[in-house]
Amino acid sequence: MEINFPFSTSRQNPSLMLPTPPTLTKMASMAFPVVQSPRNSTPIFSSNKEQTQNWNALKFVRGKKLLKDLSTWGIGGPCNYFVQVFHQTHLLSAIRYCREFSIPYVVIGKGSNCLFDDLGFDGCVILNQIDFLERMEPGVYRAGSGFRFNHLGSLSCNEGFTGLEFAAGIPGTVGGATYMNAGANGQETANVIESIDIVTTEGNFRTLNRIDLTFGYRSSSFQDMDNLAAIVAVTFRLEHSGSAKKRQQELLKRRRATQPVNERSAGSVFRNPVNLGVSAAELIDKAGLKGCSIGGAMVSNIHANFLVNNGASTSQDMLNLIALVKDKVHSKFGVELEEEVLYFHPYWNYAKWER
Ligand SMILES: NC(=O)C1=CN([C@@H]2O[C@H](COP(=O)(O)OP(=O)(O)OC[C@H]3O[C@@H](n4cnc5c(N)ncnc54)[C@H](OP(=O)(O)O)[C@@H]3O)[C@@H](O)[C@H]2O)C=CC1
Ligand SMILES: C=C(O[C@H]1[C@H](O)[C@@H](CO)O[C@H](OP(=O)(O)OP(=O)(O)OC[C@H]2O[C@@H](n3ccc(=O)[nH]c3=O)[C@H](O)[C@@H]2O)[C@@H]1NC(C)=O)C(=O)O
Repeated sequence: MEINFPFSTSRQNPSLMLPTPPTLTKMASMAFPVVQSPRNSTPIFSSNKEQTQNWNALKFVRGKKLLKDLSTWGIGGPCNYFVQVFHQTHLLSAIRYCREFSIPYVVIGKGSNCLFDDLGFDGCVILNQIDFLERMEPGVYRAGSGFRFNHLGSLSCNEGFTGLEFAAGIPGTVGGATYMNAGANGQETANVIESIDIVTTEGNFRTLNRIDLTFGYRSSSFQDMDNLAAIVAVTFRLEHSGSAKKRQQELLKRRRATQPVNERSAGSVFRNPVNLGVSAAELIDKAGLKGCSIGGAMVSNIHANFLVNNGASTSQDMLNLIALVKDKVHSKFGVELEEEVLYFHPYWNYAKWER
């Protein structure tokens, strides 16, 4: 299939665009690329041999960890630095290390909303494994941001509390779900949050009350917070309910029937258009794009807003398919779809991308 790129291709040779020494250390993911990642390029970092650097009880793996193993899409080359954190003090140390050595970094959970590039990532990927759970009082849970959101949803329903039924089947972490304000079936993460503990880029811990934060459809104050390093824990307050478990099982059944849960995806790729009364999936479906593929990337036959990796998709295949879907939907319906997933450019070190 011949594809026309709607975006410029100025960054053809990655070796010419290694970053200037970074001045900022928090690497923001971008809403979507205006560049094409170079074709047929080899990854930035050799992954032939493992090198590690130890720092304050943390082990940084150099050039070895493949991002495809850290994302549900299963796409992405090696990252320059990789470190796992199991406690908030580890997270703080990892951030201090990155700041000390001017290394751009990102904090990720289950990588269920991320598109990484085959070229890799010229920075540090901090994998959040802070997965404690505290029961503060009946129905009040304080979860580490690396705790599985799915698991929190099912255990709270099993214990007779309502509010997180929708979380069953969502493959992210508590931190990712809070940052994105994950939602489904009329429920949203923000509705049941009481407070959130964060660490700032200056290295301070802070507790923020829900009332002081703004959440919207797939958006949160955190997406615009300049000094957010990471969310470390979230406290949820849920109500008693005798029917939460039953409701959750129904939702899970519906999800399994309507979404390609056994394929490699990043959930919905596009946000639903606001105030149009039509979903992104419906537009893509009506544009006749189900089953349309580029390389190893395909529009799911089960749910049109899921673009699946058949096992051989490159990041460029996926970027091309995203561009194609946007283009076709725009020419047929005049609607500009907006990506929900986040793309990580291998080299860019910038503050914020306009969403
Ligand atoms: N409704 C559904 O069926 C589905 C929903 N999803 C959504 O995607 C979310 C992604 O979760 P997850 O896989 O864990 O996240 P990811 O690992 O995909 O990370 C996505 C982004 O979230 C931000 N983030 C993640 N963890 C933290 C944290 N502890 N503190 C601050 N920012 C954080 C980061 O932004 P930055 O780059 O700025 O650091 C990161 O780039 C899900 O919880 C859900 O909202 C995904 C699939 C299906
Ligand atoms: C998967 C995600 O979240 C999902 C969440 O799981 C589901 C369930 O509530 O509701 C949203 O999907 P959605 O808006 O596509 O909901 P669905 O109920 O599946 O479909 C909406 C409408 O589109 C139609 N539809 C759906 C799929 C399809 O291939 N074709 C089609 O026409 C359906 O018939 C329905 O009338 C969330 N997506 C967004 C972008 O808001 C995610 O965020 O990653």
